[in-house]
Amino acid sequence: MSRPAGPLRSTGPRDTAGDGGRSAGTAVPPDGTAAARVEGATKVYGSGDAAVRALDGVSVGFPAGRFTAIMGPSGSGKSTLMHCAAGLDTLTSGAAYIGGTELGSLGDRQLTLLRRERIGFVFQSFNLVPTLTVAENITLPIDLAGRRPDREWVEALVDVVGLGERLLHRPGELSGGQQQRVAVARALAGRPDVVFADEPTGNLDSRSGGEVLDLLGRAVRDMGRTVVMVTHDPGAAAHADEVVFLADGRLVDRMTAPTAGRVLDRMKAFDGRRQDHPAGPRDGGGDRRRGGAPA
Ligand SMILES: Nc1ncnc2c1ncn2[C@@H]1O[C@H](COP(=O)(O)OP(=O)(O)OP(=O)(O)O)[C@@H](O)[C@H]1O
Repeated sequence: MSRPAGPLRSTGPRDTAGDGGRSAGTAVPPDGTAAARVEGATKVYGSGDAAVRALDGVSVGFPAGRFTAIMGPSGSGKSTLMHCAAGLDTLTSGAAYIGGTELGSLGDRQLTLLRRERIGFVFQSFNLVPTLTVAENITLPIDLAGRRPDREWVEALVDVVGLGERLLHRPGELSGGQQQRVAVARALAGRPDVVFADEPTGNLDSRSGGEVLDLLGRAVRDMGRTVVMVTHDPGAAAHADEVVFLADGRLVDRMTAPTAGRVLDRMKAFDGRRQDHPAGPRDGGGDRRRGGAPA
């Protein structure tokens, strides 16, 4: 992975890291590299009266080898940020980078290759291929890229996700939690620069969700991977090294070494603010959500 061009700046969120403001305003440590980042990211859906400013000048980096959670009220732009940072959607203005590669500079084919080779995805709905076995699902991105799987790495992954006995099963024969563990193994199989997870525990009970979060945490701490996760759940966010908070399409806060209690308290502050401004400041209150879970 190449290093980013320079130090990353946020749009000036408050610092709740409890580090005396040392890190306030910077999205990565001074000596850190960002596996992914956006600079001045703005995304407007629609036009004229129907325009929705889903992201409004967000600058944030997701440091390599760290687990970052993105939180914020419903409609605050979390999924849009993740999708634009991961090259699944394009920004209206600003720039998104994976390592040193600016996504806006890539053509469709190059972008597809970059997503395939350098990014892993975990979605709320697992998105496994039902006709393939667990083993085939795990190596699918590597096979699509025409690469040879690193057997040792894949075996280590299978071991970590605890599905060694199930390798020849189809997704339909697994529980939701097991399917999501397969999805995590698939996301990590090609040793991507960064894994983006969008509400990975949204469809799971708390025990299965906890197992998936432990797995994502181990991928970072034991395997040196980078994970960026969108979540509504303060308990899930507490598994991360850092939480970045969005509100109304802006980066408003960040918190290192989060606990569920501190994250919950921070989210409650958004609820209070909502009651003051129930219609929302950006789009006249029209709710054009894409079907994410309720906050
Ligand atoms: N395809 C779209 N067309 C129009 N507006 C959209 C579209 N996708 C998202 N939006 C709007 O952009 C804003 C941000 O949406 P986004 O889904 O990124 O928020 P979120 O924080 O992930 O929400 P949730 O937590 O409810 O999933 C919302 O006002 C939403 O209605």
